Amino acid sequence: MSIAVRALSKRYGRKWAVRELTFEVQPGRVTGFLGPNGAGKSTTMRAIVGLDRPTSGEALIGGRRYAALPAPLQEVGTLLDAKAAHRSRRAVDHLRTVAATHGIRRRRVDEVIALAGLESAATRRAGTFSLGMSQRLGIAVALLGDPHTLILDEPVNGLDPEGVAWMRGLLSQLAAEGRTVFLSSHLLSELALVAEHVVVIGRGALIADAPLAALTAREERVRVRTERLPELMRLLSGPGVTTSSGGPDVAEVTGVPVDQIAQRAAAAGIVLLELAPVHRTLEEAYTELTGSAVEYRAGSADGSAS
Ligand SMILES: Nc1ncnc2c1ncn2[C@@H]1O[C@H](COP(=O)(O)OP(=O)(O)OP(=O)(O)O)[C@@H](O)[C@H]1O
Repeated sequence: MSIAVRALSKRYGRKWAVRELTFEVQPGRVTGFLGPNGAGKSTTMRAIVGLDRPTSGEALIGGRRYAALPAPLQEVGTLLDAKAAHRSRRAVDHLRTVAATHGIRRRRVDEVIALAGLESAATRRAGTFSLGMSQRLGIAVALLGDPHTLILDEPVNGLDPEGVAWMRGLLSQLAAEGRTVFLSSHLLSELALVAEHVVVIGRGALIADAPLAALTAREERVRVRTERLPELMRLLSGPGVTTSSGGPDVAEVTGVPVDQIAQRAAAAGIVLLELAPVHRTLEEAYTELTGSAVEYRAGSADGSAS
């Protein structure tokens, strides 16, 4: 089921947190939700799950408002606040309570404990959990109803490297099963490993809604390495071609497609030790996209924005 955000606006006092935001999140893939601090990501996610009432516009899941879903936990799993569990309650009891109040069979609790890798911590009180373990408990709650849609706000926050890798595997698996997986994250290199599609917002407005591959693609730039670099550069030079040297035997070339470089080198008997298109990283694409939409920038020592 898809999530549809349509002309969503949310105002707090005089401040628009989100303004006329429209996008859709499709099932069967992981969609990343990005934006600078204060861009409106949490507000949007809260509106989708009915925790915030839009000032105007709407957010629908499978064509319905969250509040209108007959069994919301069985349809939408959410992780919006990792520390939401009652501090004095044992993790397993927290899960059992949520299950019991939502008509979820008790056996499912053991399943999600295993899915979230919480076996050894299940009988500990949630208040003693590290942030990473709280995230795992939050994921366990989100998965309790075996929902077709997952909405996760910064799920990777606080996880150790093993936990991050585990989360990546879990999210990919959930998407591969045909579920809708929508998550926000500031960890761009991590997100780039798991998200197939990316929605970027800034100052409450849509900046990009595109496949990750489209965001990171750029004018073809090719990295070459050869012991006969000057000769190859002479061969490739021409109008519209730029080269930049990255060392005595390495250069990046734009303006000549990869296969042509290979053919011309072969024709001249030049052995290529490396030949690869260079993509930009999600971080580079993001910085370019959001450059003017950053609301809270690190200031200089005198307090003025840099
Ligand atoms: N309950 C609230 N009352 C007043 N203003 C709010 C409230 N919630 C959010 N805002 C404001 O709305 C804007 C968007 O906030 P939001 O938390 O949605 O951004 P975000 O993209 O999730 O940020 P971050 O990356 O820092 O979590 C911010 O300017 C924030 O200060």
